[in-house]
Formats: sequence, structure tokens, C-alpha cells
Amino acid sequence: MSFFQRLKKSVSQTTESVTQKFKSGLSKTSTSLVGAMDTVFRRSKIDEDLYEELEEILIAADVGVNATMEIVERLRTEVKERKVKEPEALKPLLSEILLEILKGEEEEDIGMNTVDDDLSIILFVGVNGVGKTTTIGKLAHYYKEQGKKVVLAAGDTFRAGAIEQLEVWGDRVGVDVIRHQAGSDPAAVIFDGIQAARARGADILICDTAGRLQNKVNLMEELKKVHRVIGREVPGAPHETLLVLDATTGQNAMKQAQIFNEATRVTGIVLTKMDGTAKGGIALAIRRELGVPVKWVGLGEKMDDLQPFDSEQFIHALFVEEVEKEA
Ligand SMILES: Nc1nc2c(ncn2[C@@H]2O[C@H](COP(=O)(O)OP(=O)(O)OP(=O)(O)O)[C@@H](O)[C@H]2O)c(=O)[nH]1
Repeated sequence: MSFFQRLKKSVSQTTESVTQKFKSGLSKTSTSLVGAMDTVFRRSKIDEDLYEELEEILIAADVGVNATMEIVERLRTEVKERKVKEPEALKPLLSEILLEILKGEEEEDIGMNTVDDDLSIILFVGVNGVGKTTTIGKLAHYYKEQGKKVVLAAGDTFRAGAIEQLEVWGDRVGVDVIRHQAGSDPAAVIFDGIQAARARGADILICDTAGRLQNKVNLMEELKKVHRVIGREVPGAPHETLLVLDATTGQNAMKQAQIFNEATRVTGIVLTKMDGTAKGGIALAIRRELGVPVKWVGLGEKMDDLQPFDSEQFIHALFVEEVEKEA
């Protein structure tokens, strides 16, 4: 069975609607990245020019310099080892390498680290405007659909609008939001959130925080305090610290990731607005450069457009035309 056939079989094990969401959410990246690669694969032979052109295409899709170098190096090795002569045969080879990079070293670490028999706490970090509030709302919806009781804590007290926005999502999804006034101590809101979640028998508490990057020391201090309070109240928590990044901001998102990763222990990335960019290659750069797994992707504005990240669905969506041709 060829690589594309195996990929098709593998993605068919999840529901069709998930495959559709990945396909439509990644269609811009697929058109631009895989579309551009077509000219490479139509070259008459595999030579230096081909590798260089491929490098340029990957970098233009925000795959990042290091990831691009690794991909092309691995491709060269495979071409030698398997004695590949036809440029056309590079397609499945390349997609297989992309999949390996996306999966990273530890395949199992992309699931959410929540507990079944106690309160799980998920902390959200990220700068304003990346889709943090929207993502919290969508995640609350996701867990509610699974029959979990969810409470939200409005820990972004820096901006009055953020608290109200979270309340709107709370109403929309039908979950309680614990809030204080704007300007109050985020750790105090989250402390109250934990008490309320416990009193109401909640399974999941999702905490928002402010994302002030301008002052790294403040950001670190605030996150440290929040961590301390959460860890003291619920041993082992927060179970996840998710950093929200806007995929459309490319290398700027990488920079934010580095700063937040230094300020706190980020356990997973949420890449939002994938549907709005042709540069979805950022997912590869993040996996390769930060070593932090992408756990969720935002593939649209609807409530169920936030999907658990699935590297096979991702590669399938990018190369879907090739997959269909072969199957
Ligand atoms: N197309 C698309 N839009 C998204 C996605 N995620 C979020 N958005 C939109 O991005 C915009 C910003 O989202 P917010 O949730 O307000 O961003 P935020 O990070 O909370 O911003 P602040 O409230 O300023 O902190 C909204 O219009 C969302 O609908 C996504 O996956 N796809």
C-alpha cells in the first residue's frame, strides 16, 4: 500500500465531518503550498535547482528555516537510499517527511492531559487579538458536548472588554463564568474560580489570563502567581497551559511562543485562524523549533471549528488532491 493510500485509510477512521473541516480549513495552505510544489515535481530531473526551489516554497509557507533545512536534508537522504529518479515520486516521500516532523518525537503527547476523577484546570495564555477568548468558548463547548461540567474564570482583568467577552461566550455555550471587576488580581479571580468549580462539582475549569508582552517581568510574575495559587489549591494543576497563537501572524507567532515559553511552562499550542492563511506551514515550524505540541487548531469561526490537532488529517488535507488521485 502506498503512503497516500495508508494516509487515506488512516484518516477515514475519524468521522467524515472532521476530515471535511481540516480540508476546508487548510484549503488556502494546500492551494498555495502544494500548488507551488507542482512546478517542482514537474521538473525533468531531481537536481540542485529542484531542491532549492523546494526550499523557497517551504520558507514562503512559514515552515521556518530550520524545519525547511531538515525536510530537504531528509528528502535528499531518502532519494539516495531509495534510488528515486523521478521528481513525481518525491510527493509521497515529502509528505511522509512532513508528517514525521509534525508528529515529533513523542506521538502520544498531543492529547489533553485532563484527569477523570477530579477537577482539571486548563490555563490559557497569549496576547490580545489572537483568538484566545473565542478559543476558550469553543473549548468549553467541546467539553460540554462530551458531557463535562465546565466553569470559566475571567482572569484577563487587564482589559474590561475581555471579561464581558468571556461572559458572552459563557452565555452562548451555557457555562458559568466567575469574574471580578476589571483591574483586580487575576490570581484572586482564578482562586474564586477554583472554589466555585469545586462547589458546583465541575470537571473542567478554564482560566483566561491577560497577555501583556510589553513587560516580560510583569507577565512572568503574574503567571507565576497564578500557577502558585492553582498548584496549591489543586495538586498537579494546571493540567495544561495552552498558548494561543494566530497562524496568520507567521514568524511573529514564533516570537510570541518563545517569550511565553520562557515566562511559563507551555504544555500545548492552539493555532487559530488556520482557515485565514496560506501559511499553515507554521505548524511545522512550531513543532520543530519549540518542541511544544500543537494540541488544537482553529479551522473557522463556528463553535465546532476548534479541532484537536491531528497530524495525519493535516497532511491529508494538504495533499488531498494527490491522495484522491491515487486512491
Ligand atoms: N476565521 C477564524 N477566525 C477566528 C478563529 N479563532 C478566532 N477567530 C476570530 O478572531 C477574532 C479575535 O478573537 P478573540 O477571541 O476576540 O481574540 P482574543 O485573543 O480573545 O482577543 P482579546 O479579547 O483582545 O484578548 C474574532 O473575530 C474571532 O472570531 C479561527 O480559528 N478562524
